[in-house]
Amino acid sequence: PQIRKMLSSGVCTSTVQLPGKVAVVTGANTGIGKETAKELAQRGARVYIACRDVQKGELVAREIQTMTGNQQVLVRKLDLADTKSIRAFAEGFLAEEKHLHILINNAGVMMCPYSKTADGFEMHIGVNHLGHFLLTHLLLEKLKESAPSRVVNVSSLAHHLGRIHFHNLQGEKFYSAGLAYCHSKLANILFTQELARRLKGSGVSAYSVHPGTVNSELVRHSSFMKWMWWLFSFFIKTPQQGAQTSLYCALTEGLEILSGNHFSDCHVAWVSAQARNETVARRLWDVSCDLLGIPMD
Ligand SMILES: NC(=O)c1ccc[n+]([C@@H]2O[C@H](COP(=O)([O-])OP(=O)(O)OC[C@H]3O[C@@H](n4cnc5c(N)ncnc54)[C@H](O)[C@@H]3O)[C@@H](O)[C@H]2O)c1
Repeated sequence: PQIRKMLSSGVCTSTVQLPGKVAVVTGANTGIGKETAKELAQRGARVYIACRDVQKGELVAREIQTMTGNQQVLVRKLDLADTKSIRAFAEGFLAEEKHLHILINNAGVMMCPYSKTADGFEMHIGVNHLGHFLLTHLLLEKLKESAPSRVVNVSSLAHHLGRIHFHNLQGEKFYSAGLAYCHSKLANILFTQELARRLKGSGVSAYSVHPGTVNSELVRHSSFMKWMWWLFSFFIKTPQQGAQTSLYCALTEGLEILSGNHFSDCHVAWVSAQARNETVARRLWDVSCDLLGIPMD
């Protein structure tokens, strides 16, 4: 257990408590998101579990309520593969909540067979990037009104293999399930950087994170990855350990000066050359607005 503990370094040591604070965590009914939501609830925040399956979400909410004693754990339907669902979630949230202090864009799909979202976007870029892009856009005014507030985008080390090919953003010319995931995780980092640039001085800061290699349901679509996870299970983080960097970025005092940075194991982490390309980040922002029908400024 000691070696395992050392291998999974990076623990959020913040003692910040969150009474009166409001947080939204996407995909919080399983894995890293569930552990993130649990810790935020433990610290006293009102936590929204935003997930596709409300019934599963309710079971998790009950579990977190029992474990933390915090009854303010709420479940709301959010399907990031459908812009109507994203808009409905945001509309409901804005109607019922005065504040939003922490938005954790955690949900994700990996290596699913070629498929499209309700709006015709390729599933990885559609859910992992465009879904969260739209959600953040819809909640941005609330985040600004609630400043200081934070957005945490859960990306991955896999972004190193990602490329943003604007002529093949939807896998229309070439598709590989593995690479599609990497491209979408690169998009998470570019989105974070551009968001941070645009939000400078607003009191809203943004961070991207690599949670580590974590034992979760993410590998559900790939037998090979399931086997790899099993083979290396000793070295793999638990979801609770995987939640630490998201929590670090959401909670650590004074982190605002590092807005736009990428974090791993609760430290600033190096990103690929593609992930540092401001021109691509700006263009991806514009293309995303265009695809989602968001007016460009
Ligand atoms: N597990 C790892 O090793 C690892 C490594 C790097 C990055 N990540 C990232 O961590 C994040 C969390 O993944 P995890 O490992 O906890 O996996 P997970 O599969 O347990 O959790 C992903 C969550 O996203 C939700 N989701 C998927 N599609 C959705 C949709 N259309 N609408 C709403 N929710 C949807 C799932 O229901 C699930 O709750 C993901 O963004 C993933 O890319 C994970």
